[in-house]
Amino acid sequence: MKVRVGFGFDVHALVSGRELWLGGVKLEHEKGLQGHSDADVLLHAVCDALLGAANMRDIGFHFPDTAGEYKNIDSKILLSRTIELVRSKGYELGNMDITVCAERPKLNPHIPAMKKAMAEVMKVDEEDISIKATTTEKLGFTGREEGISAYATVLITKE
Ligand SMILES: Nc1ccn([C@@H]2O[C@H](COP(=O)(O)O)[C@@H](O)[C@H]2O)c(=O)n1
Ligand SMILES: C[C@@]1(CO)OP(=O)(O)OP(=O)(O)OC[C@H]1O
Repeated sequence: MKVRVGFGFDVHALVSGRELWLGGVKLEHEKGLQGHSDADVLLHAVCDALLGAANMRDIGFHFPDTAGEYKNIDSKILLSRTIELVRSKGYELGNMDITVCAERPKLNPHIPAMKKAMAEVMKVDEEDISIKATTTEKLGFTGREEGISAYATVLITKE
């Protein structure tokens, strides 16, 4: 069996007047993430990790932020297209482990819904998706609530 690892990282700024989408789920919060798409930073880190594992460049290469077709797009669509790119090379998801850095909102109550949404989009087992949250103890841009960052590690496998 061939096994490959991939890593993804993304940051988006928190601003007023935008919805907050994380892990494919809309959260109630006074600010949202700025971006060309819905700015779901968690899903973007996962897309980059999947593409990196398959050696298929990155999210901006496949879905450029200069293209009108991606303006305000639901990042679940980008995730669905990304996993299909990975499958086109004969790979299947092994597992993924994600960490989101956010001072607020509290993410723990929403993690089961995020895992469910992502598992449905990727057509994988929820058990193969791990999502964790941490603050940065009020330090740095995440600590000042200027933005949210996400890190993702994935394994993909081929028989
Ligand atoms: N946005 C967040 C941040 C953290 N959590 C949960 O709280 C725990 C403690 O966070 P620390 O940054 O103080 O270590 C963390 O392990 C998460 O379980 C959260 O739900 N949402
Ligand atoms: C997703 C894309 C495309 O809409 O736009 P953004 O929402 O700005 O997100 P980013 O993480 O900068 O990644 C790549 C972009 O091409």
